[in-house]
Amino acid sequence: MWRRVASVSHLTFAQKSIVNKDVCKLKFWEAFSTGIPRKEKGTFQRDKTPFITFVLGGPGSGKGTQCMKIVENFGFTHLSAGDILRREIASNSADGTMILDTIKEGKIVPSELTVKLIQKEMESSDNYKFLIDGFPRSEDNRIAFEQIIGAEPDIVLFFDCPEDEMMKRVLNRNQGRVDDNIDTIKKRLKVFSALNLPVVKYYLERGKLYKINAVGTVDEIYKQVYPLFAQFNFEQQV
Ligand SMILES: Nc1ncnc2c1ncn2[C@@H]1O[C@H](COP(=O)(O)OP(=O)(O)OP(=O)(O)O)[C@@H](O)[C@H]1O
Ligand SMILES: Nc1ccn([C@@H]2O[C@H](COP(=O)(O)O)[C@@H](O)[C@H]2O)c(=O)n1
Ligand SMILES: [Mg+2]
Repeated sequence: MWRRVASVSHLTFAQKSIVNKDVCKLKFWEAFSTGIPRKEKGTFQRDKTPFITFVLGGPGSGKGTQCMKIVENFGFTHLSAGDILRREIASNSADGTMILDTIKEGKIVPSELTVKLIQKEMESSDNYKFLIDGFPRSEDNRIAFEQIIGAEPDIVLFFDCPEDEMMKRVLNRNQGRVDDNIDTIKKRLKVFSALNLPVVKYYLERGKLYKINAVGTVDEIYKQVYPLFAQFNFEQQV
């Protein structure tokens, strides 16, 4: 049965104090660059500090589905760590086989690899608003992101969903994923409980976490999500 980590059970909305977060106008990549080659001016207007949202939740909790709606309304770039890793497998890269075997086992790919793939996507984007979906999956992921990219998330969403509902959704997903089978889902749920929940607790304690009840229709769930982004007055998408 999916276990709620005790300190997670009373998860509450993050302090309103982050609502008026002053996003400093630092040239983000200059401030945090680890010698990453900067794109020439004009190919990407990095005059805005990236706004980073981590999207957490178990397998089938609805992260990707909700991210698509946030993209529609607020113009974020959706970076699904799982999709990025699946693209790496499809590219027949040197790491592809290892990644495939790891995903089949429901385990976590070495953090440095995942973070560098995410970094490449961020670097090649002309956006400053990022939804990083299914990341961080572990403390190791979180630390690697901070060390390699030198940034922390502005807000963290946590889609809280009971195990039986997640199981049902994943088994009905029919996207041909190698990890959408009963054996792998059980392993992924164990990994979620053991490794992902400590990350949820970490951001809760730092007042960055928004817990969303992920049971109900897609729209009912999105009704909880929309105001979390509307509060920042991002330019609304027409
Ligand atoms: N509120 C909902 N009610 C019922 N089904 C849903 C809901 N939200 C998403 N689904 C469906 O559940 C499945 C899993 O959703 P989604 O892929 O968004 O989850 P996820 O958290 O990204 O999962 P994973 O971590 O495995 O990628 C999809 O088939 C999706 O259409
Ligand atoms: N940070 C991450 C994210 C994902 N993985 C691996 O990919 C699988 C699928 O992820 P989804 O978010 O698409 O469900 C996941 O079960 C992991 O095996 C990872 O290693 N690190
Ligand atoms: Mg997903």
